[in-house]
Amino acid sequence: MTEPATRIQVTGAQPYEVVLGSGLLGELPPLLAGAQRVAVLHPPTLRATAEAVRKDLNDSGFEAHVIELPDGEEAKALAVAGFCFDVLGQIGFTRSDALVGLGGGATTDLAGWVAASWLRGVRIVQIPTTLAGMVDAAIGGKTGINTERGKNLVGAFHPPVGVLCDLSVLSSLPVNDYIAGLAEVIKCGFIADPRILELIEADPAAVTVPGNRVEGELVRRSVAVKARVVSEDLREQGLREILNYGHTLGHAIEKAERYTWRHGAAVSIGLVYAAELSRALGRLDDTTADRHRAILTSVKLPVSYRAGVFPQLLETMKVDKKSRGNRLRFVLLDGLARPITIDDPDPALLAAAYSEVSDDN
Ligand SMILES: NC(=O)c1ccc[n+]([C@@H]2O[C@H](COP(=O)([O-])OP(=O)(O)OC[C@H]3O[C@@H](n4cnc5c(N)ncnc54)[C@H](O)[C@@H]3O)[C@@H](O)[C@H]2O)c1
Ligand SMILES: O=C(O)C(=O)C[C@@H](O)[C@H](O)[C@H](O)COP(=O)(O)O
Ligand SMILES: [Zn+2]
Repeated sequence: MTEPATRIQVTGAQPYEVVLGSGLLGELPPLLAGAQRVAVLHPPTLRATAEAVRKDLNDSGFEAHVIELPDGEEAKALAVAGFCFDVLGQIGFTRSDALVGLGGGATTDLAGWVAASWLRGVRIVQIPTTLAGMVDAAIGGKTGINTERGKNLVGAFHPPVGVLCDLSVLSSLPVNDYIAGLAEVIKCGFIADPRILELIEADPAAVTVPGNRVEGELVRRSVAVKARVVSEDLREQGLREILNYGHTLGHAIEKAERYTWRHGAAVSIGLVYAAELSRALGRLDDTTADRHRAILTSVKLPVSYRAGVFPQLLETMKVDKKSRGNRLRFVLLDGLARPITIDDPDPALLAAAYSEVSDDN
């Protein structure tokens, strides 16, 4: 017998549910009610699944289409969005029609932005198929693409009408993509729910395997953190910034690596950097700061980066979306599960914290 699905509410002006369970395709038609056309956006790896979803939707009376995107981060580009707009135009996609984002965070970010932009906003249901997608990217309506100048620089806040997470699809995910998703799970542990850290520390090797014993609880707790935060602050006017813990340096590393690194791997180094900066500012105790490096290493995530490139990373960090004018802004910790934002930290401390993560250490 299948277990009943877990439903986590996202509240606010446009409420919706994040559903965690298995065999959730039956949840899709009611979320699309009123649409005549549906387009399922997916990466090449999920061609067969997208085709099955399309057939299912056709059988339910929709005129369903699939739109195949480039894989991974390559989907988050203006040209790819332009291609989608062209297809939607050809299909005759109207405001009552709806999109489905089926894939990892890169797919749901691109699909979400296409939904936010086409006719100034059409419905989207997100069906995340990676760990990062389920615990983070598909929830909260932060959509967007990268530009030559940096990560996610163009986008919109456009909440989905529903998020369907079938944990069984994680079994086909390459292990390094699964591990990358753990960086966002660990982020949630440090900013809001330390029980997540305890669950991982109890058996880190086991936690890196899809389908592990605590997977359901880790996903549920992380989704609960994200849902609570975006319910209160969809447009990142304050509280939502805490979800950016580890991302200021992380995004700069992703750009330096021309988006060939997994997001979670770059965020992992960014988390250690943020902890070191918090420690350098006298905000974070040694035990909690050291715990970052220990837990991330224990699940085989990287915790150091190239020496000698800090000036270049700093230039990129200046156009981070949290910056205000010439002032850099960081999410740091003032103790475990006590996130704070700090404006314009002393440049000497920024460099000192980097020396703690640079690999000539
Ligand atoms: N909008 C947000 O709030 C938010 C939050 C976190 C991350 N992100 C973004 O998400 C992206 C990272 O997402 P990601 O880690 O999911 O990576 P991803 O979307 O690049 O997917 C990783 C790889 O897994 C493959 N894949 C996806 N599902 C699969 C499955 N079930 N089985 C086999 N292969 C599968 C993909 O084809 C891809 O090759 C980054 O662009 C990041 O910026 C956004
Ligand atoms: O949802 C948010 O808010 C986040 O910051 C979650 C992050 O994990 C995610 O990577 C997000 O896309 C980063 O946002 P950005 O505004 O720094 O581009
Ligand atoms: Zn992230």
